[in-house]
Amino acid sequence: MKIALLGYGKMGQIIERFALERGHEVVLKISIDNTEDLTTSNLAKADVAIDFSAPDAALSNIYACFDANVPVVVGTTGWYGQLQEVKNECLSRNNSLLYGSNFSIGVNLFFHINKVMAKLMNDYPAYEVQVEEIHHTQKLDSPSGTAMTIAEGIIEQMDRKTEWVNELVGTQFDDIVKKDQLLIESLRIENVPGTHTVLYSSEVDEIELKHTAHNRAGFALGAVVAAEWLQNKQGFYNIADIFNFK
Ligand SMILES: NC(=O)C1=CN([C@@H]2O[C@H](COP(=O)(O)OP(=O)(O)OC[C@H]3O[C@@H](n4cnc5c(N)ncnc54)[C@H](OP(=O)(O)O)[C@@H]3O)[C@@H](O)[C@H]2O)C=CC1
Ligand SMILES: O=C(O)C1=N[C@H](C(=O)O)C[C@H](O)C1
Repeated sequence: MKIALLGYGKMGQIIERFALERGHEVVLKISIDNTEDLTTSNLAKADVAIDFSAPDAALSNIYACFDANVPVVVGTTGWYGQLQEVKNECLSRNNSLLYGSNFSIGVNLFFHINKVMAKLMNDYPAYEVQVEEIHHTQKLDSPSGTAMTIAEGIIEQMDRKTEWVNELVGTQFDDIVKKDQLLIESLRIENVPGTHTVLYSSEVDEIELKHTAHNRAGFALGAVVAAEWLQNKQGFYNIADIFNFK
């Protein structure tokens, strides 16, 4: 498979390593220094593109892939406000896109367990719930995409929560979190690849669900596997479409 890497930073470089190990070829690498190489004709040389760039670059990269009719796997977070618009465009133009806030198997299992737990906790209002995410200090978006997926999983299952609010610790946060709101607390600490915790606490005890990424390898391998899966498909997909947890 010929792969175009849109974004060649921390993730792009590890993805390249896994892609080569799995017998693929990287035919295009785009970073901020060579965005002029992101042309339709260069993209069209690839069987699939993998975007791990930046929140403000994702949308134009996606549309460049649509123009070149190249399936695109999007790992970049921080653009989900435009998700519906991108979905409509993808489907109306018969393109292919798969996105995911987190491509690691561990986190996708965690997403599933999180929903099961929230469904159980729906019957136990004595427990208050909160989400915490910790990432490295270069991260541009907050909350993390993974924390948003976790929060949406809880809200889907739990009648007493209707929306999430985010506090980036160390910045001004004047909101009073209402009973029906789910707090996502974001912390930024040097060199942390990604830690997500769901905390249920009552007056008598606490239950914590926690996922800690030791490094970025799980995200990167998952992105290559997703690209292999998407290669000959048409449509708009999420990473959850690859897994079939019962
Ligand atoms: N879904 C998942 O499983 C995961 C998602 N992510 C997400 O992936 C994204 C990238 O993460 P990471 O690799 O750590 O970030 P980095 O900052 O290390 O790398 C980003 C890359 O994108 C490039 N870039 C920036 N702007 C543009 C642009 N306009 N066009 C093309 N390339 C551009 C940067 O170029 P330059 O090097 O020149 O600055 C760099 O090569 C983030 O949104 C992050 O949240 C991260 C890990 C896992
Ligand atoms: O920026 C990162 O590093 C990560 N971003 C993703 C997110 O926003 O959830 C996934 C992972 O946690 C690492």
